[in-house]
Amino acid sequence: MDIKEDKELRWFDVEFVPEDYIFSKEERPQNLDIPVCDLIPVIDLAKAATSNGHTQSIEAVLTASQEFGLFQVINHGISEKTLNDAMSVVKEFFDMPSKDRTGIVPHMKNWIYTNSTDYAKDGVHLWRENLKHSCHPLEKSIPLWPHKPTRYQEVIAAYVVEIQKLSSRILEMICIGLGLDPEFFNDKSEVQLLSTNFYPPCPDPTLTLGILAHQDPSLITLLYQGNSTGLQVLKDGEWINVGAIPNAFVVNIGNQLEIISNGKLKSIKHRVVNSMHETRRSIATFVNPSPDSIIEPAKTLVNELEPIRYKASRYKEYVHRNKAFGDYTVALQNAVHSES
Ligand SMILES: O=C(O)CCC(=O)C(=O)O
Ligand SMILES: [Fe+2]
Repeated sequence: MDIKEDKELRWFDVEFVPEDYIFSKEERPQNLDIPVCDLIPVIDLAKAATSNGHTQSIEAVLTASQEFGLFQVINHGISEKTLNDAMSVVKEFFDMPSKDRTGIVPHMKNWIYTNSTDYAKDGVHLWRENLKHSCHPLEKSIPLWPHKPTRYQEVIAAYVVEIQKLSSRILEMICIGLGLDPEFFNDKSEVQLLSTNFYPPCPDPTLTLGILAHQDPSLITLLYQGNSTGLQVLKDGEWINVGAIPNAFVVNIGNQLEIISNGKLKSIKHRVVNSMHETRRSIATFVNPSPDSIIEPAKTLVNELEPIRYKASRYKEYVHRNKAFGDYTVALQNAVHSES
């Protein structure tokens, strides 16, 4: 390996996968030779804005959310510059020396950086690094985000403003498709959390995982993955690859929207597999119910033919009970409010 003397050696600078990164046979990918699934719907939001394409696009969003629990959107109105700036500042963050990434008191801050040091499951580590922070209310949150790289706050704030608009638009399409009031989520949802991931190349990706199989605890999640692959979804018992489409967003239906739709929309299991040569970086924004809202099937979607399938639960309690955003869920949820 050609490492300059002044370069910090990092946990992934290894020739073999250390034992505590190897998942059980049932969980590890084993076979990475799976084609990209070209059935996952790609919705053109420019068409959706036309009078002819509107109804058709809503139907496409609904069908995708029912069958796959996931779709991609293109021509969504967020500029390439905003996307590239966000991805490059994320790259800069994960490339900084470890003292800048970790800060001084990692668990008392309003942003949580995790190296691959936290155990993901049964003493096994994930092959990734992660940064999470709150985004709501935005103006109050921004000063609490990482101060390094120096343009982090400015660039990510611009990104989140755009995500707020895009997510409202997608939620509105879903509401219309479900026959709910288009403004159903207006005062009940927020772009609450941003979670960015760095998955370095791995000497043997058949043994490791970037993220374990999970469903998102959100209404929807908007995921920007640049041009990288690695995201897989479980469809009819088989893992399939989600393709990398330049400038697209992957939209995931979270389990809270599955509940509100009384099971009409599906929250799909997904995971991230590693690559031997490619680095993956992703930015996930979780659009969540407001913490105090009660999540239950929408009254208009429950009737004699469609009996109620889920119990009501306060979102905040669900999140805390399940540590829905990892070990530091409570710190993340309280970050902005404790400062006020
Ligand atoms: O990195 C990714 O693409 C996956 C992120 C993800 O699934 C999550 O943060 O919930
Ligand atoms: Fe996820």
